[in-house]
Amino acid sequence: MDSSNASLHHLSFFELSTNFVSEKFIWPKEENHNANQEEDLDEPIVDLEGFFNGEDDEARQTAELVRSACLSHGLFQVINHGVDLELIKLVHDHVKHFFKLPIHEKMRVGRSTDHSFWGYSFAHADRFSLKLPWKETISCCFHESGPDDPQAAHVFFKSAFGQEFEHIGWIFEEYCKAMKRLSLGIIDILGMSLGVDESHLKEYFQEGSSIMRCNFYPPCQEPGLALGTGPHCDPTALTILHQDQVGGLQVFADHKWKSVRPRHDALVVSLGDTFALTNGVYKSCGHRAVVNKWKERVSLVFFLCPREDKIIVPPENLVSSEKGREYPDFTWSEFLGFTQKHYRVDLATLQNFTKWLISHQTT
Ligand SMILES: C=C1C[C@]23C[C@H]1CC[C@H]2[C@]1(C)CCC[C@@](C)(C(=O)O)[C@H]1[C@@H]3C(=O)O
Ligand SMILES: O=C(O)CCC(=O)C(=O)O
Ligand SMILES: [Fe+2]
Repeated sequence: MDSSNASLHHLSFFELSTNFVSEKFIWPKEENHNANQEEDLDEPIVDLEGFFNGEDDEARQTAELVRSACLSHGLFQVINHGVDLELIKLVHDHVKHFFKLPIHEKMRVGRSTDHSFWGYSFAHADRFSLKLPWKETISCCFHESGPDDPQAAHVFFKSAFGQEFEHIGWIFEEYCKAMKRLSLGIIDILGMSLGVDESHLKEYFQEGSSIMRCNFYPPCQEPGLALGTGPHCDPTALTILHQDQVGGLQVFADHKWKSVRPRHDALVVSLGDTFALTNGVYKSCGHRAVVNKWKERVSLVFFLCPREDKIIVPPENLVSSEKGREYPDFTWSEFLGFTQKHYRVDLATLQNFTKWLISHQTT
């Protein structure tokens, strides 16, 4: 990282660590209004036990609950998901240890240029100059790989932070494997809920790299001015998030921001833009993360991505003759590149991407 970026990081770090909220961290009222919204999203928790036990009636009821949430705001919480709660706690503990390191230690792995999702970021101060998110992040890519894959998380952590950090990488890999397994189960449920042949959806996700992102939100003196993560829809396909008990995730539902109540045993599932696979039948989830004055907050976010080169085409039964296709053909590789090179992700990324794509398509 060049010195100007490093000094910017240090400056931003100073502001973030002393809770001084400079104008760089202030969000316009229309994006952070009701940041201290108390109203909770009042939704049934989806219990996956019956589905995983192969009980058909339970599976159908589960698919119905999921359908209702996806037609409305694109988010639901699941319990009995099969991910070891001790593993989730272990990841939280190691992530918290990492973020407590001195800034110069963490900055040893600033965002790399060739792997845009590798590495540590401070408030994205290296990418944006305004509306900086009040958070630090560490991210890495995940794909089922062999033990010595150079892109494996344990290799990344060891080479970036030294031998003593290799174990964090192994733990991230275990966590991501569990997340990938759960994601594919949820894709099956989504297929059932849409009346779509599950193999059509699954073939997008069986291979392909996913993204693991850990967010650390320090306390903030002015939680009504700053935002941990601004309003957005994840451009990826499916997101599985575990938040600690502090609370801060909000979803845009029934035309207002509602808090997603934390449950230590639940995982939050939300649809992303690339689930455009449903041709607009299901909603890409609008959400944001607010901060508070008193407690730091951590969220672990697994983003399921389709195979990069596979053209995103909705199943025929979701393309009606009168409505036709909602979106042009695109690949995840094109969409990802758009979010990293041309457009800052927000609530309208997909709409802007399709306009950009059409205007850049050679006839
Ligand atoms: C493809 C991606 C871009 C982001 C990481 C993944 C999925 C979520 C995106 C993001 C988290 C949405 C909010 C804004 C963002 C800039 C961030 O706060 O990190 C987004 C990520 C990114 O562009 O790095
Ligand atoms: O931290 C949260 O609760 C939300 C984070 C988020 O939306 C993201 O990282 O995409
Ligand atoms: Fe998100």
